[in-house]
Amino acid sequence: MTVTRDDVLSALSRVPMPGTTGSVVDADIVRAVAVDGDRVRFILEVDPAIGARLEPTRAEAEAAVAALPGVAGVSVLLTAHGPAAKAAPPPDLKLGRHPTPQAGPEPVPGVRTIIAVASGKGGVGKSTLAANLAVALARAGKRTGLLDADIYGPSQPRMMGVSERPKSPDGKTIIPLHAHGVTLMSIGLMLKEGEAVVWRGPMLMGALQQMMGQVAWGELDTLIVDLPPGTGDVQLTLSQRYPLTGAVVVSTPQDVALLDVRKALDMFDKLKVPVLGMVENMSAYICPNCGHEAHIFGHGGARAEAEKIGIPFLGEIPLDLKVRVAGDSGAPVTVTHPDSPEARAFAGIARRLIDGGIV
Ligand SMILES: Nc1ncnc2c1ncn2[C@@H]1O[C@H](COP(=O)(O)OP(=O)(O)OP(=O)(O)O)[C@@H](O)[C@H]1O
Repeated sequence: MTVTRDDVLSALSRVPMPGTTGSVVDADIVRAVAVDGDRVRFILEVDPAIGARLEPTRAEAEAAVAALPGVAGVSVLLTAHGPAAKAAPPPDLKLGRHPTPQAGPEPVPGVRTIIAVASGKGGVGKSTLAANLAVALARAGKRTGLLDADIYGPSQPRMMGVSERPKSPDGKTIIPLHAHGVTLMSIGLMLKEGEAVVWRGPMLMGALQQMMGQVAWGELDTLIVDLPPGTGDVQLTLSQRYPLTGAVVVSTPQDVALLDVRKALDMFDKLKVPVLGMVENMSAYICPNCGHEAHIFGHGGARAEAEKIGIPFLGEIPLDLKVRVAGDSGAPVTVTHPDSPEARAFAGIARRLIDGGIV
């Protein structure tokens, strides 16, 4: 018999949440449920103040799922998230409307800084960086939001392990989701499949405006925005309509990726958005068997490029299977392997932004 995600949630809906009259599912602490054949993995995300006391609940949840027919192994991770952000007062919802006129950059209520994560081309790890950076900042005590504005390929729901459509009780305010200590919203969660692909400039701008202004972000030290790759309408709208603190640009070391990065840097320069720094992703690969370090996409290209144009180099992230597997399973590597070299590299980038007084 094959076990499903619904079977797992149904078993967990019988595990009581201490201090409440409901279950761990009612308490909304179950994250990143992944079923891989007869193996099940999920995360219980709890308030750090009560984290240690919930070990018996973790064990109970593990036993409840292990007892399901067709389950041979269960792995449950108990993680603590940072303080929850306070909800902002409701401001107006129907996604994909035409943008309302706006004189100049408009602050997002409650949001102190906005950092865009950008790349010259697709597939270089922009969403991976955005997710891990958001989690690393939250773990460093910063109230952090993550907006997935990659309208043509939203990947944050998968990477952060959320799939439910955010609620809008009054049809105006959108209530964001929470995962791994981060307040989260993705345009992908609000759309029917294939809807965004027919959108053009004005509709895109309207949707982005709603994501920024109608989501009850709460009080945030920083909002990380995962942009679509390249230099298009979303980048333009975001830079012109919102007071961006700056952009972090990610690239692989390959020349072709770096060529595209120059276009992105040039765009931010024209839009007068400060580039906070560059990150080199998929920098080196350490063979898990022999420890040999290989540079599959080359090495050092992004650092050299950053030095050449005089922008900070924020760090390099190794190429490692854990990063991909974690991203696909709904819990970034910063959560699943916090002590790994990859998680430490993401934490280092977060630290540089904090120490640099940016966040
Ligand atoms: N350092 C890494 N090690 C291993 N795999 C990685 C690493 N960084 C990213 N990946 C994987 O590479 C793929 C592309 O990454 P990601 O989706 O973050 O890129 P992107 O630039 O946001 O792409 P898109 O253009 O689709 O938005 C994903 O499967 C991701 O898990």
